[in-house]
Amino acid sequence: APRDDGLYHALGEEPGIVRIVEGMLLGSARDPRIARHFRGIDIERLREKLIEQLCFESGGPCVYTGDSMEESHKGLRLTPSDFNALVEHLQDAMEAEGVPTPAQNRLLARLAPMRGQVIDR
Ligand code: HEM
Repeated sequence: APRDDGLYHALGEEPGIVRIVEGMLLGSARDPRIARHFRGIDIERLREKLIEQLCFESGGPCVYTGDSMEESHKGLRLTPSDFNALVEHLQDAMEAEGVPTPAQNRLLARLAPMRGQVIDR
């Protein structure tokens, strides 16, 4: 499990993470560059799995129960630009929650290793 360095707390714990995930999903669904990916999917499941994942990766008391990153992005043919667009929405959502920049960067650094598992699948 990721170490507990206070990142979960800096994100606002469970309530903060819920709002960050919802902000990221809303921003993505409104973004003409990537909105198509989010139509016709089980958005409630995605919301729930993302909350679990961010909670776990930030050192919080959660277990991620979703599919692997390779499995869940198979067939989506995501590009580096798609990836960057999603990251922008995550950053905007953290900014809106008042998450300090160093904490924002720590979360992004923990997700960065997944880039190769979601792109070009
Ligand atoms: C580090 C980057 C990313 C992370 C951590 C991530 C995380 C996740 C998680 C946890 C799930 C749910 C897995 C499950 O249902 O069990 C998922 C599914 C999904 N992701 Fe990502 N994702 C990333 C990048 C992206 C990007 C760049 C896009 C599109 C622009 C995207 C679009 C989707 C879609 C559409 C689904 C739902 C697929 C389906 O239900 O058929 N993801 N992602």
